[in-house]
Amino acid sequence: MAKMRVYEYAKERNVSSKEVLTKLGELKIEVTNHMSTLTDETKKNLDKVFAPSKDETSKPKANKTKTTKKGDHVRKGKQNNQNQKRNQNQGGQRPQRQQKPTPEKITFSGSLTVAELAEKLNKDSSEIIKKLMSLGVMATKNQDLDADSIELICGEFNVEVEEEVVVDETDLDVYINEEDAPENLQIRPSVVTIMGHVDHGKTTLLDTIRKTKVTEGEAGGITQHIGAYQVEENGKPITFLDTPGHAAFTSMRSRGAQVTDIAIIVVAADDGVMPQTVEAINHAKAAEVPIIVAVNKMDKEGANPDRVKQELMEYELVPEEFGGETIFVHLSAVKGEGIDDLLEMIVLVSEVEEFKANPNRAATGTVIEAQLDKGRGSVATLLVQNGTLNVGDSLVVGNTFGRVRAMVNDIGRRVKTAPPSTPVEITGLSDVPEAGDRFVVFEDEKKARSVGEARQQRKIVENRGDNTKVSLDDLFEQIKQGEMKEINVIIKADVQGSAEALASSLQQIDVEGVKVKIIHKGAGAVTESDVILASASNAIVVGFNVRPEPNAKRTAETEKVDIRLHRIIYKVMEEIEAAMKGMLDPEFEEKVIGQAEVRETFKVSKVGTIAGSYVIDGKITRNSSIRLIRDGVVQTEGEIDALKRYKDDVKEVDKGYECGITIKNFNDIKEGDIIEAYVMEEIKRT
Ligand SMILES: Nc1nc2c(ncn2[C@@H]2O[C@H](COP(=O)(O)OP(=O)(O)OP(=O)(O)O)[C@@H](O)[C@H]2O)c(=O)[nH]1
Repeated sequence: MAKMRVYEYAKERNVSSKEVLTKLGELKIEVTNHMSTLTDETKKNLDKVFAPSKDETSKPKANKTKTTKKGDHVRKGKQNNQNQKRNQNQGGQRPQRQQKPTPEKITFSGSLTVAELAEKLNKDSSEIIKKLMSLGVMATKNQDLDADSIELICGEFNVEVEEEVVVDETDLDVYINEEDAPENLQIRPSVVTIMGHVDHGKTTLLDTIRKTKVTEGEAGGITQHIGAYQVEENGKPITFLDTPGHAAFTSMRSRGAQVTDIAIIVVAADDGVMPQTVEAINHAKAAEVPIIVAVNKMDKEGANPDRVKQELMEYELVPEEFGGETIFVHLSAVKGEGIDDLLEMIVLVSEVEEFKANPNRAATGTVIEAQLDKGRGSVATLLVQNGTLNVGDSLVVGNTFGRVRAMVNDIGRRVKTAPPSTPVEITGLSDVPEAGDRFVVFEDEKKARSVGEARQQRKIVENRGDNTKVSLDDLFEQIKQGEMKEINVIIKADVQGSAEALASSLQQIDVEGVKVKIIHKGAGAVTESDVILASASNAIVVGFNVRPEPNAKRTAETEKVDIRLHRIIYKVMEEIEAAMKGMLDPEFEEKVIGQAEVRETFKVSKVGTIAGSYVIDGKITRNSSIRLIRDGVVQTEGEIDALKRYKDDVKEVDKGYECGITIKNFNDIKEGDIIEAYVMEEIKRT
């Protein structure tokens, strides 16, 4: 048997190379790409899947690839027949290209190599290479051509081209984004999240709403926490997500799930707008959801709702009485006052926004929370966002799958169905999904299983999160490819004034029509919440005179968020501008090698202040540069003067050991300070 490459095999079987590659992956047969050759044995294995059964030769195979062009479905049947005829005529031999006429039309998906294009056009590769040369492109036989080049070459031969969009069946978005005909859509309850500053009353408000509303009419109704609950106002249901705070809200969004329709920002009337109020506003704005302001603690003596309104105007939340459109509701969550007003306003906003879904389709939605229960196995609270979920449905949830064994609603009742915007707790999944994972119900159990298993497999292979996040290093590439018109930036600075100054300076940079958009700015260390917001908004975090908190650093690593730390405004500007122009000089990058905590200080005349320190992470080396951090703010950057263990000078001190550190020309060291050691490392480009 002649040697055959993956793409040739795919062609012969009239499936895409990608499908064959996926199958090979499933069969655990290693190949590099579509140009790899197949052994006879591999071919036989593949034939079990791809070879048409004898009585089916004229029927197109159950197609895994959908082909679309400008929204139209392209039929492949004709091409199938042609291929089959050709195979029959020539007994499976490779066609004699020279003798075949140039086709009128070709189709392709993604890209083609020069050789593949030549084959499709019934030409010799050398002919294509020559054409490319005449167009100023030097290419070899095995080089990939993008869609534009393929179109260009085909134009030269007067051949029509059609690009097939290959649909990845394991991508849940494909099902979630399937559009419903407008006539099938019906009004659904809104899904509400409560956010705001610490202690402003988020939890109390959620509890009060639940207590006064959920249990009404439920004689002895058991309310259980499943992560979300539903209440009714004038016969209109509203769904509340039971995890207050913007971290949960945004971490879901960073995973691609937008569950909230309306954000309630709680502000205590006696405290006013605080840093986390601003964060919450920015999170809601970034998610583009309508905001209702709940001015809470109105029962308190110092309550000053007017001040809250004044302060919020700065964030473009202007009440109607001042000519704006933002709804403000006065509340006392503790006394239960104003709750009905708030619910009424939520209903009002819902009516204006007209949140809709199609209850008559297979359900899709998002995991609100999930855990492993000793008795029941994997237990997950799902929010149905479209369709209706039924007991017995087969579904894929994130990277796991299963069948809905039992379903319980927010008041602990067993239910058989869950329409859109309903939270339900289900059992029956093979594994525990993560909050923010999406789910899709499949009519066909086998399909749910195969998609679920493929996703599970893929998760094992590729670590979660692809590299689509922006980093300054690849910014220019994305700008060039037209993928980026705005660069989202989050600024954290030592004081609010510097954050403001930096924001306005950055916004003035205008390179080739690309603008800087400030998603959030504030004072203080870079927090995990900043990183999650950056991840959800595809933003870069700029820390000015501040450092990331340890968990922010960890999250940035897993979420692949780029954090840039600076001490001089023009350096930040220079760096961002250079990146936008593609001139970033990435030769050296700072690498933090360790941190030591100052436990005690000793003042010694002649020597200065000695920091009796304990290495809490990595190591401190004699030659490293250091910075001194106090409460997340950088006090100084400099060099180590002496590094000692007891009385001896040492080259380095590892984690878990004590040491004495003095900093060159710097003595203002205090207990609790962190000494961070770093080195400049050359970036190795691949
Ligand atoms: N007087 C008064 N106190 C309130 C009101 N709402 C909440 N509180 C009190 O404020 C404190 C904080 O309320 P929480 O509901 O825990 O606030 P939170 O925003 O959920 O706080 P975190 O969960 O820490 O972010 C509690 O002692 C509440 O009793 C109110 O309307 N009036």
